[in-house]
Amino acid sequence: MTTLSDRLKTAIRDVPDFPKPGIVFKDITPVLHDPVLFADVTAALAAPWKGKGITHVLAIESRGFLFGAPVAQHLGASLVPVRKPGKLPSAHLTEHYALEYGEDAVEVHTDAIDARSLVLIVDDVLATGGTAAATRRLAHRLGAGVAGIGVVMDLSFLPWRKALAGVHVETLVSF
Ligand SMILES: O=P(O)(O)OC[C@H]1O[C@H](OP(=O)(O)OP(=O)(O)O)[C@H](O)[C@@H]1O
Ligand SMILES: Nc1ncnc2[nH]cnc12
Repeated sequence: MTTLSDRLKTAIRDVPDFPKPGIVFKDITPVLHDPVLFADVTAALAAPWKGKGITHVLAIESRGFLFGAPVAQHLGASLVPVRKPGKLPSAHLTEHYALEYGEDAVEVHTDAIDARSLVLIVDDVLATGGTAAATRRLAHRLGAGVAGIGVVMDLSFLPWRKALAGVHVETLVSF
């Protein structure tokens, strides 16, 4: 039987030297192009968190939006966009981090979550884990609980496990 992990391994394509020389970029756009696979992926991302009291899905700009929005709908949870700097119009917090190919920051509106919230962080990929760890810090600074992190894929040769030690991480396929 073909597993979801096998289907993802077939669909996700390697793009060498993007966005910088030496980086092998894992391109998820073929997953989005296949409506059945896309639906199966979002259902599988949501499944481990059903009945766990998730109140908010924190979806990380920009590829995380594509998966986080349907996951929030599956869970009946609020959708909270975690944005790159300078995009949020209201009062917000900022956390900086290092990426596989640079540096960046994430921001969240201060009124999006609070101490009554139990959040799930959703993104497409864990590489260094820097983006997800920074998002977790944003949630904690606003007093929210973080149930865990759900991603489509993880790059097991990069140090995301160290960055997210002790965090409940669910991933659909490992490379
Ligand atoms: O585990 P990390 O090393 O933090 O890397 C993972 C992050 O990198 C990519 O985002 P990117 O900043 O390239 O933005 P994009 O989603 O807009 O393409 C990806 O979508 C994750 O958010
Ligand atoms: N190698 C990679 N492919 C796709 N997205 C990424 N985000 C960080 N590293 C990545």
